[in-house]
Amino acid sequence: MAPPGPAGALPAPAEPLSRSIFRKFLLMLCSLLTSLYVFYCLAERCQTLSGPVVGLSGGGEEAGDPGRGVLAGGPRELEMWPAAAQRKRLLQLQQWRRRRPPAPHDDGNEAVWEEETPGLAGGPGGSGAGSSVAEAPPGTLELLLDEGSKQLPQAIIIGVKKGGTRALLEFLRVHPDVRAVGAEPHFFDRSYDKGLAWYRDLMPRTLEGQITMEKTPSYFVTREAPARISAMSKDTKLIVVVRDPVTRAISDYTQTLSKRPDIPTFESLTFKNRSTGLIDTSWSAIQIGIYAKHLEHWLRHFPIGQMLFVSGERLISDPAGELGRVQDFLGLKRIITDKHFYFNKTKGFPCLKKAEGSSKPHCLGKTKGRPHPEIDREVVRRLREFYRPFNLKFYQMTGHDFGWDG
Ligand SMILES: Nc1ncnc2c1ncn2[C@@H]1O[C@H](COP(=O)(O)OS(=O)(=O)O)[C@@H](OP(=O)(O)O)[C@H]1O
Repeated sequence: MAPPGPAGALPAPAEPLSRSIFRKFLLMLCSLLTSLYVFYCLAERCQTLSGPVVGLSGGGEEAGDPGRGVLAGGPRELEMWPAAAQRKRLLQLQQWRRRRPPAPHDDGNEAVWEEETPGLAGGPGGSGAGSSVAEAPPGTLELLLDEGSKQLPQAIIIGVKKGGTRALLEFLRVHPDVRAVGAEPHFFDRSYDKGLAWYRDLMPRTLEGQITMEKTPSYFVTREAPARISAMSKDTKLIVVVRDPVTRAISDYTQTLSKRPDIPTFESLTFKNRSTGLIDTSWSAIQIGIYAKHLEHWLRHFPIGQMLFVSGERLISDPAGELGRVQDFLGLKRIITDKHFYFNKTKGFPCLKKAEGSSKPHCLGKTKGRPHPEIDREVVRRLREFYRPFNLKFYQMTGHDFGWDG
């Protein structure tokens, strides 16, 4: 018989031993399943790392072609990947979690968010690959992800506007040892008064051995930029993507036209006085292309060996070749090769088989590679004549004939 309970209370029913054991078992099973789920999520994410595409045939395939399934990371790919790439992926995820609004001065033509969201579902412009970090139990990943620190850039793509700077940065970001801010910070031209701490805070976190980069094409034509960058670090490596100044001017004009369709024609803006053929060098579209003049300012603060001039034309015709030069210049292992690119016939440009942090093919956005309006041939001829001496001087200064006057 059970002992009597307190006065007025009903006797507590004794819990059978088997039920209590069953409960404990259920609890343990639940926590085991939760842990397994967390590890599964982590492992799956690691498999969607970006990186060299292995075992793929040549280019020429359209984005989203059937057969491109091989691009999704598999065990073989994981084997090929250095630990740095996996850690880079973790840093990207962390960055994404802590993401802030884009830097105040992106030029409005850059698909900033798309580029900043590396293949994650739930983020604006995310590719939908993999599961969202937000789905992971809070705090679980924090320990793993809280790695790296923000550094001032060791290398900057300083120009030129419409040269192909976005393409170069996007291609470079594929490298596991490169981390770059997606938006254009415009620190050395428009936000210098905000201070270096503000600038550094815009940067992504990096691990030891990784390079921090940014691109702001207007630096090349900003008088104060060379001294300011040198004051930050005189060892900063500078990359300039240059393009035939005539095509560059037309590209620049095309961009403005897309925003303000009522502007005068290219032909009328080109000349101060069309009948005398006097070129209006105060028009920025013309002025930016006088590369030799701008370069003079940089050479007062940096040795030529600390600058790399990338051909905008070759970046399109042979992206891997130009990327080889850039990787050498940055002291990086040549990881980005022709295996990373394919020519997208629809886009008419080389695209990445896999963008940074994604397993999907990636072309630049609609604002890159726009069709240009037809320009009067006589005006183009006059412009070529105008630029020729400056181009020759530029070839001399850089020791490189870019072939615009051939
Ligand atoms: N792979 C690839 N895909 C698309 N576009 C490419 C590529 N490589 C170089 N380019 C050329 O880049 C030009 C735009 O240059 P920028 O990125 O420097 O422009 S910006 O200054 O940042 O606005 C852009 O100029 P437009 O053709 O006039 O649009 C392109 O010709």
